[in-house]
Amino acid sequence: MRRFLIAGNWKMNCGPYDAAELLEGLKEKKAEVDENVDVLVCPPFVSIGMAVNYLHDTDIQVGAQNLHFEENGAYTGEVSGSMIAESGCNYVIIGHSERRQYFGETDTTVNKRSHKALEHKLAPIICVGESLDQRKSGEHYDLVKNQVTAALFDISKEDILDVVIAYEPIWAIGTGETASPEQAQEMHEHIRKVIGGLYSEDTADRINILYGGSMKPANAKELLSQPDVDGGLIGGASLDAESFSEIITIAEELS
Ligand SMILES: O=C(CO)COP(=O)(O)O
Repeated sequence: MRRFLIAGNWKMNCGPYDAAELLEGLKEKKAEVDENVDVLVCPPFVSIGMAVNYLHDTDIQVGAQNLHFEENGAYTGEVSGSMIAESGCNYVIIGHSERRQYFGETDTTVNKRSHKALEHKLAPIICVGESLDQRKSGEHYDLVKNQVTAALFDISKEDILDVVIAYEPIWAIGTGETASPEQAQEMHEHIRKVIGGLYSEDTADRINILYGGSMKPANAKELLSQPDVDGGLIGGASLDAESFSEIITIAEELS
């Protein structure tokens, strides 16, 4: 019932020139994607236009990495949901741990941004995950439950179907460390149960839960083979057309 979603989070990499090169490579390798797999790249704002233009004749979609929760106005430096939607995006990453860590993102602002994304028909990819200390002290399940619950506050039973959750253990982001397939599966199952409790089991079964944290061609098959892992939110490996395409191919083969 669920389709794999393979999403590249470029983070603060690739202005328009570098984006063009990366997209060219990606287009050469993967302009067409199996119908059971969705593929998405999330460039920085300044490269979104370039990506939308380059990819309009491919199966690859484009998303943003953040949005502001106000509609418009005097918010210097911010970008609104309507601007992102108008630029041709259909997804937006919300609450990435780097935003929580460096830019004061809280569970409350994650919730506000998610509402705004849904209002503009942008599917929010809501990121949750624990630090190494939180895992070591055994609080990771409660922490992630609280993050998911707060992020989804007041989101209707219709809108929830457009939400994507990304489980990104902070200790595995950009470190080369990966959660084992078992660790990923346990947490994804936990997240699905939390959503089941908030909505219904049927709804939880329909929500995509992505894994993020050093996913690469070498570990993608094992991770994506877990029953509750519905795709990946990929950082480093999405900056290399070859690696990103390989992960897409792995998802195609598994679907
Ligand atoms: O943060 C991530 C994706 O959002 C993961 O990044 P890496 O794949 O570089 O570990």
